[in-house]
Amino acid sequence: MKFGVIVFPGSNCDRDAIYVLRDLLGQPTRAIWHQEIDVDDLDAIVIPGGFSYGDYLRCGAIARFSPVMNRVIEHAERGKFVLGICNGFQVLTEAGLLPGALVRNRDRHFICDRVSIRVESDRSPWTRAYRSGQVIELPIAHGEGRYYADAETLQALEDEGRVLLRYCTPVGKLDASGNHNGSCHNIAGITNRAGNVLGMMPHPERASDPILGNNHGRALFTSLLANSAIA
Ligand SMILES: NC(=O)CC[C@H](N)C(=O)O
Repeated sequence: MKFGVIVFPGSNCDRDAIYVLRDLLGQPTRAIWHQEIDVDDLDAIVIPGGFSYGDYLRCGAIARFSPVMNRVIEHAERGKFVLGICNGFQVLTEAGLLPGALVRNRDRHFICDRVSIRVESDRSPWTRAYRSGQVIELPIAHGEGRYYADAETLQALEDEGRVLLRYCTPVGKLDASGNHNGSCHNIAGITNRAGNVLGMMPHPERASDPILGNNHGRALFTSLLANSAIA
């Protein structure tokens, strides 16, 4: 499967994503500078974490005007895969590929931690290598990670099974103590209606190499590779 990882001025997780995809999983992967517009050959585009344009205005608000973003939208409309991680999730909401917004964390602090995440369904191309209800541990590192959407949008996300990841306690309970940034409905990751676009605040690429002591994020990438094997 051919991957591209977008690089904006201020991205800082692009190399980690490339390392996982190319070096750990052996997939052809290239960095895409945000001014490039030739992405037709890619099967999957990753928008990585970081501080694009220094997080000025709002996280992701400037990056979404980069030339490559129109191509990312076209790529998504063709049903190809797009993964936004952390700042990438923020960019996807700013670009309108995913609903809602990521706003300042409930306690106003930047949070850098490892947290429990419940995988809500294994029936998505992103999570088929997990089990529904499985609790995993992933790193988070964000100042504006609190997912917000109006009641109607939240209802639609729930009704359509598009909430794929939620913050939870280590035993999988959805209470306030597990919801570190105060996200609506404990939301840590959602898909678009078609399911080919995923935005998530936790960092699976920082938890994919066993040498780091936790590789719970790796199955997200292997799930995706399984799709191409099935196809
Ligand atoms: N790790 C990240 O991608 C951080 C995203 C963004 N800069 C924030 O602080 O919310």
